[in-house]
This record gives sequence, C-alpha cells and structure tokens, in this order.
Amino acid sequence: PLQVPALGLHVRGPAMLASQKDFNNAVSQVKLLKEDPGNEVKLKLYALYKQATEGPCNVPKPGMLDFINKTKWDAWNALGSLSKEAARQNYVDLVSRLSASSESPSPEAPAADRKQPESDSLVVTSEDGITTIRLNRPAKKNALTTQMYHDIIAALQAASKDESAITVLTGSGDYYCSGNDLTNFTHLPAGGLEEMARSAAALLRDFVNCFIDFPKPLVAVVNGPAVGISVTILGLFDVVYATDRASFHTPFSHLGQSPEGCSSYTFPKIMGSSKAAEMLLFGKKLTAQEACAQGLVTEVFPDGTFQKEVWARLKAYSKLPPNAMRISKQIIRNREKEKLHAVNAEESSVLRERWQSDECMNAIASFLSRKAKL
Ligand SMILES: CCCC/C=C/CC(=O)SCCNC(=O)CCNC(=O)[C@H](O)C(C)(C)COP(=O)(O)OP(=O)(O)OC[C@H]1O[C@@H](n2cnc3c(N)ncnc32)[C@H](O)[C@@H]1OP(=O)(O)O
Repeated sequence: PLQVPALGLHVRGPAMLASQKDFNNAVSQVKLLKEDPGNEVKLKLYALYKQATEGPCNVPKPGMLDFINKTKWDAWNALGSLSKEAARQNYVDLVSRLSASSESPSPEAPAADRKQPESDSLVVTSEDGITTIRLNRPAKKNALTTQMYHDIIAALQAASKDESAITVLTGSGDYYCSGNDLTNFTHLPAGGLEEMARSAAALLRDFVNCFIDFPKPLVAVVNGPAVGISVTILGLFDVVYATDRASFHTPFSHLGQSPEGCSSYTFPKIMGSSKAAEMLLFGKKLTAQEACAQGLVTEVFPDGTFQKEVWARLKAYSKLPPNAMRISKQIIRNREKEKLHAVNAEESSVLRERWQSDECMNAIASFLSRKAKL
C-alpha cells in the first residue's frame, strides 16, 4: 500500500475499498466511542471525512488568527490528491481501530473511587479531618485544563464520602487560579466548534453541579489572584479566606463570554445588583479587601501569616462534630438548590452559544497570539 505521509495511513487497491454504507456506519460509530481519542486523531477523522465527501481541499486557507479553522484546513490539505474512495476506506479503518480499543476493558478505577487524580495538576490530600484539593499548575497560574475539571469533579465526589469533616480548595504558587485554560478552546473535536461548545457546556454544568450539591463545609483558601470561573464559584463555597495579595477578576465581556458558576444569581444576592454588574458586565477587578467588604470573601489575612493562621483555624474547625456541620449546611443551602441548578443550566446553555461567537474566538486568539492579557 501507498503511505499518506502526514497521517501515516494506507491507501489500498480498489478491490478492498469500503462501501458508502460502511462509511456511513463508521460516521455513526464515531459518535458512540466511549473514550475521547484525542485531538490528533480527531483532526485525522475530520480531514478524512472532508476528503471522502468533498475530495481534495478546495477552500481558501483561513487567516492566521482563525487558528481552529486553519488547523482543520491544514489537516485536510495534507491529504493532497488522495481519492475519495481511499479516504473513505482510511476513515473506516481508523474508526474500526478506535472502536476496538475503546471496547477493551479499562484498567482505571471508576472516577468516584479513584484515590489520586489523573494528572499532577491536581493534588488531593487528607489530613487532620481536612481534605485539601490543590490546583498544582503554578507555571500556568493554575489555569484549569479539561482534565482538571474532571479530576476536581472526581475529587469532590470522593471527598463528599470520605472521613474528613471539611474540604478545602486552594492553589500552589503565587496564583489561586487564572480560570479556564484558554487553550482548551483550541482542542477541536471531529464535530468542530459546535461539538466543542456542546461538550464544554456539559462539562461546565457537571462541574458546577458538584459544588452546588457538595454536602460538607467547603472552604476556599485563596492564596493569590483569582480569575474567571475560580471567582464565580466562590458564591457556592461556605467560607472564603483570602491573602491580602489576592484579587478577584471576572473579565467575561473582555473575553466575549458570560457569567457562570451561578454567579449571575449568587453575586447580586451577595453584593447587590449594581456591584455585581460592575464585576460581571464590566470586569471590575476587586482587591481582597473590597471583595471582603462586598461579602464575597469571609476574611482577609496578611500574606506573611496567611497560611499559618488559616490552617490553624481550619484544623480547629475540623474537630467540630461533622454531622452537625453537614446538617447545618443542608438547612442553609437546601432551599436554594433547585434554583441554583436551574441557574447553572441556563448559564451553561448561554455560554455554549457564546463560545461559538466571533467575539469569543477573537478574544481567545488575541490571548494565544500574546496580543492581550487581562
Ligand atoms: C469547561 C468550563 C469552562 C468554564 C469557563 C470559564 C471562563 C473563565 O474562566 S474566563 C477566564 C479565563 N482566564 C483568562 O482570561 C486569564 C488569561 N491569563 C492572563 O491574562 C494572564 O496570564 C494572567 C493575568 C492570569 C497572569 O499574567 P502574568 O503576566 O502574571 O503571567 P503570564 O506570563 O501571562 O502567565 C504564565 C503562563 O501561564 C499561562 N496562562 C495563564 N493563564 C492562563 C489561562 N487562563 N489559559 C491558558 N494559559 C494561561 C500564560 O500563557 C503563560 O504561559 P507561557 O509561560 O507558556 O507563556
């Protein structure tokens, strides 16, 4: 067989080529894959699909800033003059390999039972009655990758059932968290931008639901500046301690996006509608003292003594009767839960549309091309 260099795929003789029916079946099968095959494979699938249905790449190359469409165009163009039939066959072969490997039993434990997260970007420890979930990507200011969202969900599910009395979210290094990792938007699935927005919205909804439903006292130890979703979900925590170096920034309009984490509901409730609007519409950054004055932060500590003071206090709180704390949290939060779930669903669905907008794509392209920073 001939080799298509960019993709490492084979071109077979005409007698072995897959039928249109095989191809249609393979297209349906892709949607049923149990495991995400990764971006490289998804790009291959995209390129082969285009080649099989439309022939060699025949559209103008997208501009430099249109990074998503340019990556797709490059993959399609790399197939050169490969015939439609050969592309169809390669597509069918690739899907059949993917289906076979996704059928084989996974060696991993189910997410809820997993002791440690999938990547080093999250560290979960339990000590002195406190489960600590630490964002651990200091070189990237603890920006949240897709894997980290999944790992945090798993960590919260495990913490809700473990022996600890209190659960803490904090960060490593000088930042608490710089929000969503903007490169998440460059990992385009085979279904394109629409599919990316759909699955990101589903993940966002699951992620925020875990905070809404978390049954034990949940404390944020904000060790430095906080951006985006790491700020908005603070309204779902029971207590927020911050160093005086922390700041709180929700630059959604700058990013062509809209609020999440139930902040469209919790922020106006916590700080009043006009202060909330200044943050959520105009991206006003609050200092730790300002956030405390508005009720978003419980208490601010001098940076030099922050860790010592906060952990001493949390250790003392963790000795309180755990069932009493759970029940008190239930009474405080339960009547709001239904509302919060509805708000989360609505915010996620609005964002699904926003993520497909030019305003959002241009803002992300600007950040990635190092033209814009907050
Ligand atoms: C699926 C659920 C989706 C939920 C959606 C949530 C929405 C949000 O969270 S919106 C908020 C998104 N966050 C941002 O827009 C922040 C972008 N980052 C910045 O503006 C700056 O990096 C900073 C102000 C946070 C820090 O600036 P500083 O000069 O101190 O440090 P840098 O040199 O810029 O950063 C170091 C390193 O980290 C990378 N990085 C930082 N934040 C992010 C991020 N959010 N996404 C991707 N990468 C990030 C930065 O690019 C640097 O990387 P290099 O060293 O490789 O250049």
